[in-house]
Amino acid sequence: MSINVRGVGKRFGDFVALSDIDLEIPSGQLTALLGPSGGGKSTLLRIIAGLELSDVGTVEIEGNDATRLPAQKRNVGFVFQHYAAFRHMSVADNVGFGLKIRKRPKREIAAKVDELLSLVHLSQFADRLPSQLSGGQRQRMALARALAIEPSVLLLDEPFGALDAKVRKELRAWLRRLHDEVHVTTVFVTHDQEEALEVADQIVVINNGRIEQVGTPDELYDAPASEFVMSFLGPVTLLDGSLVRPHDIEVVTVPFPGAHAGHILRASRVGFEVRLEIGLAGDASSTPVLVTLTRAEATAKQLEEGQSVWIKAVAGASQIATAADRPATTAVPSPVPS
Ligand SMILES: Nc1ncnc2c1ncn2[C@@H]1O[C@H](COP(=O)(O)OP(=O)(O)OP(=O)(O)O)[C@@H](O)[C@H]1O
Repeated sequence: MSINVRGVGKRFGDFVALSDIDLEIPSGQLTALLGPSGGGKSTLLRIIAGLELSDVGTVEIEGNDATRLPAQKRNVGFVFQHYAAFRHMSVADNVGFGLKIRKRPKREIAAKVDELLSLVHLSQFADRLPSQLSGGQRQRMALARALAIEPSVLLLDEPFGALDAKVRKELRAWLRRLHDEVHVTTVFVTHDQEEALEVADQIVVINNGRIEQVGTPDELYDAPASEFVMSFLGPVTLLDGSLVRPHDIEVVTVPFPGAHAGHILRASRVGFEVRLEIGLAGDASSTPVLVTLTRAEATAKQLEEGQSVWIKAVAGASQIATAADRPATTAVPSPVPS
């Protein structure tokens, strides 16, 4: 294990930001800390980095007790959402800064900076100032700078959070490729479930200062341990007292065994998807069941608003029985990331 967090707790005054955190972060993997705003992700990352001290518990990095070690002695690289570059220094000097203050020979620094700029595809911008880079390029420069000291652990706090959706997507794919090349143990904070599902080897879901679940993207998606995890990782709807994913519900236009009768209240097209809201027969007061299918499926079945349909969760769908005091059929929206 590269990072071992045991029994970590942190309060800010009366507020419990983290409690009872036990976590093992494997070497060489890309681990996402995922959860809603205020859940404690950044606090945990900062405790691993040594930028914050825990009240209780221990942090081990590469087998060494780092609990009381100052940040600069932990051999970690750190990148924040808003990267503070040295504005008067060139991109190359920014990347080499960590090596310069460690008094490494000039030739070694120059070679390392060249190698890193090529790794993050910024070689042609070596002599520019950070203000002459785009937001995405600046974050890549920040990553190169963090990697320059050859950290044993790379910690990223919403590294692409301030960028627009398209650039975020590109950088996400790029981060995955970069990680596959350098294999440095990386922990990154995100509140975006798609980002975590797409990029991470392991996801740690954090909510209200506690770990809800740890697993691979598939494990979390297919076997969520709680209603919270299931609804945080993607849209859900209630059917038969269980949370189900809207794409795991089958819709047909003739009755079939075990299916609920209803009718299509609303059909909306969103990109390649068609989203249906289905009102169940004899249950006019309840919230509609949400169902998503591809446009091709909806067209083939000639599904239209007002039509009678029968619905049932497909075999093998992940489902979580909900608390009995909930109404039988409720559409539960996915939490909106902050
Ligand atoms: N220095 C501090 N003083 C007081 N409260 C703090 C401090 N740092 C964090 N908190 C509180 O601790 C809680 C957890 O904060 P943290 O930044 O770890 O959450 P997060 O999951 O990273 O959320 P976000 O995605 O919004 O950054 C929040 O309620 C925050 O207000």
